[in-house]
Amino acid sequence: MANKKVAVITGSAQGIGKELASRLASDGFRIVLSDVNESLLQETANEFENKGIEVTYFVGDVTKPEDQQGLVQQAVDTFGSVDVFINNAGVEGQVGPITDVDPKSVDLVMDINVKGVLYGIQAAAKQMIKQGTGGKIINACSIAGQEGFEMLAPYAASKFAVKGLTQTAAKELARHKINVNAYCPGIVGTGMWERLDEKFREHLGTKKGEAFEKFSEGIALGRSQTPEDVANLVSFLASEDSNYITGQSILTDGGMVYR
Ligand SMILES: NC(=O)C1=CN([C@@H]2O[C@H](COP(=O)(O)OP(=O)(O)OC[C@H]3O[C@@H](n4cnc5c(N)ncnc54)[C@H](O)[C@@H]3O)[C@@H](O)[C@H]2O)C=CC1
Ligand SMILES: CC(=O)C(C)=O
Repeated sequence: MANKKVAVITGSAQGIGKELASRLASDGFRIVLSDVNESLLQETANEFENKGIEVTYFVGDVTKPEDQQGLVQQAVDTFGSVDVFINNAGVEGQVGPITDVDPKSVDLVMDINVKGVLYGIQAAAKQMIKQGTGGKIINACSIAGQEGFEMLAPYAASKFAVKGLTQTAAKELARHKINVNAYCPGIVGTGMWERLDEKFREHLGTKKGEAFEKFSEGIALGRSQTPEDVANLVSFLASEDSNYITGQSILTDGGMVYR
């Protein structure tokens, strides 16, 4: 029987990343979890182990190229390969008018959401090229990477950059049979939206949960998104069924942004 494939997921201690890891484990992958939040990462890894999932974890910061290389090395040392690498880690940064954007917040968002994805692509691609068996690199984009959203200037800029990186990497890596795609979720009720809701409150004077509800009202299918909805797309992008798709940033938002 062929060896089980190995999937690496950054920012997977919680939220969408954790659900992607769980879904890919059900799909038959060995799982490498990674996050900068060490205690939560350990908790998630224990939870996976208790469910009988073949898992290892690596504490790492996606903004550091050496951590991304360390993450890949951990996957290879533990399970022998990297077949799928998901650049999921991301932050929302500052919420506020473009005239008030603070340079420190721009740096933070660009470091994590853009440089983090770039260094992840580099580390994964080098290993996949060495293996010579192709692979899938999958990046976290957003509806905000397809359309600018008010009060989210640095975040939207960072996600548009992810779209650019996805296209560039797809063109460069296609000859190595490495597919590079991105998922663009809509309004997903994770820790990120808890923080966004709070930050919108400060600016708009909304009540707790109101900003999240207001954004969700614009969804044609009539409900906010779950991490499982995102995992349905990512599972496909990680599978052989998507072998003829590359360079795409695919919306999964219940009908909010139309491209
Ligand atoms: N929640 C939403 O509505 C949407 C989320 N997304 C994107 O999906 C991805 C995951 O988002 P959520 O799960 O909602 O966020 P989250 O905040 O719930 O989880 C993100 C995880 O990334 C980790 N992380 C943050 N900075 C890191 C760093 N420098 N190095 C390593 N790990 C780091 C955090 O510790 C956390 O565990 C992000 O890229 C986000 O921009 C896209 C569209 C919508
Ligand atoms: C969190 C996010 O990606 C939004 C608001 O589009």
